[in-house]
Amino acid sequence: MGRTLVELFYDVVSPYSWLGFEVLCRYQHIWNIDLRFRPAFLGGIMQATGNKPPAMLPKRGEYMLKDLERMGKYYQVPVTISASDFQRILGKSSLGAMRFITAIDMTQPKYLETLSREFWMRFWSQHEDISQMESIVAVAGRAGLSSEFTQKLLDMISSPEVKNRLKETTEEAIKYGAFGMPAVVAHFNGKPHLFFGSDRLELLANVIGEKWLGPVPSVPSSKM
Ligand SMILES: N[C@@H](CCC(=O)N[C@@H](CS)C(=O)NCC(=O)O)C(=O)O
Repeated sequence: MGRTLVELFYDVVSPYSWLGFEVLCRYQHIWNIDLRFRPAFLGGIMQATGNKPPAMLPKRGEYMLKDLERMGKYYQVPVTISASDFQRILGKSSLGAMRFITAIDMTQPKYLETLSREFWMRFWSQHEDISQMESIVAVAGRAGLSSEFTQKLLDMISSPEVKNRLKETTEEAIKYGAFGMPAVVAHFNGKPHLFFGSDRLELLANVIGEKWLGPVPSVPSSKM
């Protein structure tokens, strides 16, 4: 049987996207899948669908603090969160960061995984800004990009090519039915199947005929 294309639509402002991202990064070496990262803009999805960040409902916000802490431990992803984080997040835009990530996708996609992870690390583990230029430069440095290349990407983020690519990817996610993130689209049996949430990857496995080995699977020796 051929490999299943699995697309992950994500934004680094979304902590649940980080969880889904890390689990899929682990499973790409175990399942018969081709994993494709699709950096998109959560704000655009929210606006187009009329959705709102879940923590805007205070009781859900309270629950999410506990949920993320437990999920981070269980999924072995160093996400940490405090009540003041929600305020911090609601006031910040990830547009610059997502344009920067889009620019790397268009030029040197081999850095996409590391760069995205470093943005999550900074925002969701170290609780530092990712919207200012200096913050983006710091993240790029941690991902191993040279300062010349970082400058080239910074010059690109205001170009119509990068803006349009991010817009198109976001529209594609919406076309698949996304209303939040992570949005995972598996192309199976000639059709796209949308899964919402880092907690639906077990279900994804079932639908594409793969085995769910928990969020931290050990790689079978035959695949090493
Ligand atoms: N249960 C999901 C929750 C995912 C989630 O809440 N994602 C946020 C962004 S971090 C979102 O887009 N929510 C939209 C919604 O819940 O309608 C999971 O475990 O991943």
